[in-house]
Amino acid sequence: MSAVLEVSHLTKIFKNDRKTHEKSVLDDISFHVDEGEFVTLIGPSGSGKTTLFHLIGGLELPTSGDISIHGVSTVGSRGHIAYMPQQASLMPWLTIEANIVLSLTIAGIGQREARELAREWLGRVGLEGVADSYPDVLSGGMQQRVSFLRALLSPQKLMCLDEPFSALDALTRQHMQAWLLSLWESNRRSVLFVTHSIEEALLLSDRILVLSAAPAAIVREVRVPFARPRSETLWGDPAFIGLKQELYEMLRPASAL
Ligand SMILES: Nc1ncnc2c1ncn2[C@@H]1O[C@H](COP(=O)(O)OP(=O)(O)OP(=O)(O)O)[C@@H](O)[C@H]1O
Repeated sequence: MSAVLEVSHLTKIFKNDRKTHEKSVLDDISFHVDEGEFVTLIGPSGSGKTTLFHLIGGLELPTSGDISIHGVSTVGSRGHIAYMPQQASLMPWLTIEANIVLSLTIAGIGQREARELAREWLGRVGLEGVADSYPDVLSGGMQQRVSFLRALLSPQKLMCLDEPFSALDALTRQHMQAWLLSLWESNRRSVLFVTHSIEEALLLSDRILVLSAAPAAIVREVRVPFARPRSETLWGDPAFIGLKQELYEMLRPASAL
């Protein structure tokens, strides 16, 4: 399998304007995401996950290290990933369909193809009824479905999903996990996912990378052994419960031990 994303020895130190104070956030991070693989980063709050996404998305420069997508270094360069943020951030003045079309055309897809793709996929996921609605009439869960579709249909090979369900209530979150799981299992895009939820990571991922508190280092890689297609029934599986406990112990702050 070839790597879609390769992150090598990435370090990030933030300095204030006068360079009198520095904060080390990422410490020698190396990992890869293979073609069609679902990899999740999990770590304590403030461990640098969003910073890592900013570096991969080219919004920030690393202090040292390299990032390459399909073997080409993309450090400091934008437009190479499809990104789904914590909040759907849809344009309120555009219809749902126009929101999807806009992001696809920005990514280089022609207007007509973008419109066809948007219509087809809104239908496939049962959202055809809201194609001509504006985002404010949609629930949080529906907005996140649209946001996910926007990323899924973008032509970039790597999808980066930054805690996409964190703002949803528990029940909607579970529905969204099941929805994403079935959609992803039939489309197999390369995904780098960030979550605080151990269950979510175990349900969705092929591999989980556990980050330490800042400055973040990868302290453990867990291969998730469950066969696909998966479903929420996994939650009661003794192997699932065992792994969940193991991850919980790894993520427990030292002060709580
Ligand atoms: N531009 C910046 N200048 C200085 N420090 C920063 C900057 N951006 C982030 N940080 C610091 O880097 C650390 C990591 O932040 P980051 O948002 O990447 O963590 P996170 O793991 O995504 O957090 P959370 O899980 O709470 O969303 C924090 O201590 C934050 O204050």
